Amino acid sequence: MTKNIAILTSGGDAPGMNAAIRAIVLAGHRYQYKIFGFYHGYNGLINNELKPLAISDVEGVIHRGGTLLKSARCKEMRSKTGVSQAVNVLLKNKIDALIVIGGDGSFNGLLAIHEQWQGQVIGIPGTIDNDIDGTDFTIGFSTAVDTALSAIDKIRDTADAFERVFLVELMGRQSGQITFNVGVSCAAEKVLSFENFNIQQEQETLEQISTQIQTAKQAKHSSFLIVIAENLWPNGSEALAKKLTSMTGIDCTLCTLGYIQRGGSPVAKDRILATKMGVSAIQAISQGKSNIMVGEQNNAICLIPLTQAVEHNKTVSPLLIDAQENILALSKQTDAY
Ligand SMILES: Nc1ncnc2c1ncn2[C@@H]1O[C@H](COP(=O)(O)OP(=O)(O)O)[C@@H](O)[C@H]1O
Ligand SMILES: O=P(O)(O)OC[C@H]1O[C@](O)(COP(=O)(O)O)[C@@H](O)[C@@H]1O
Repeated sequence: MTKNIAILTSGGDAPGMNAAIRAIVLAGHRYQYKIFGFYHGYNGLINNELKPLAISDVEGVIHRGGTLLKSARCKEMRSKTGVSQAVNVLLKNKIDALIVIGGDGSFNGLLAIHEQWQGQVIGIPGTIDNDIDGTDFTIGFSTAVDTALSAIDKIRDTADAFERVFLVELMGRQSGQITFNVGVSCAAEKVLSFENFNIQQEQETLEQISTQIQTAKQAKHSSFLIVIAENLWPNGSEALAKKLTSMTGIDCTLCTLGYIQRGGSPVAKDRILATKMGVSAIQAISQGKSNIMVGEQNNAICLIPLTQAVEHNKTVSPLLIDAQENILALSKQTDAY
């Protein structure tokens, strides 16, 4: 039986979203489904910005960052009226299934639609933050980590040359997945993230870092890199850089990597993940599944209830945190001979 399937991308764009759209379009056509795209996220759904997606529309997109369907954050979807408008557009266009590629906010929007609409709803996790439950990785995370790492490797060169202290702020909203993984990969002298910082210990943390910087300077370490999660330090990372500068008497410079982390060509890992998830979303639709997110755990695709995907129980690997805190951190490194 033919079906009308619509896709939209929503929230922060993530490298690999195009690869997912491509996989959905190719798999959908293979099943003889009609595939459509709503442009500009939920705004485009509410405003009926719908176009059919042909196979030619997804040629030459797999290596591109961003999203060919464009993305947006849409205030209206947070109200009942907005959700009803979205549902009316789906009914008017006789859409049978809606696939949303986005983060937890976008999945909450999809859950709201599901409450009012009989069609099939499928989520695909696309966010650089990797903060979605039920999947080991989200589309875009691996590229963002590699992008940040390659930028920090360059910062390390100049930091070494000038024997400087740098703080590098990374994205992730309220999750330390990017910060911890990048921090360990670039051998940061200090990783500061939600998983190892407690606001009650602000002063104690300041004193510790300040001592570590001064000790490292004395030991003639050539540079000192602190990797810090955005939204972590009270009054912002710049305030921390200033405090450390005044406490140590050494210039501590902040470099905020920002949106560079969201762009660029997806690495192979993200293209493959996106392709598997896109194809699996169409297969799930053909099996009549709904109200689920396509995830991947231990290299196997799994279908997770959407409500579970947005629970926020995902943690950074405890092994990684323990290794960073108790073995890799500069303050823990001791020569045995
Ligand atoms: N609780 C909610 N109910 C309905 N729609 C929501 C809800 N939360 C987010 N959305 C919709 O999803 C969009 C994307 O969510 P956001 O949190 O900004 O990004 P992400 O999906 O990447 O986490 C929002 O702009 C809004 O349109
Ligand atoms: O694009 P905006 O609105 O400035 O949002 C920035 C946020 O988007 C992200 O880049 C991606 O987050 P989402 O995928 O959840 O939207 C976060 O890391 C960051 O905090």
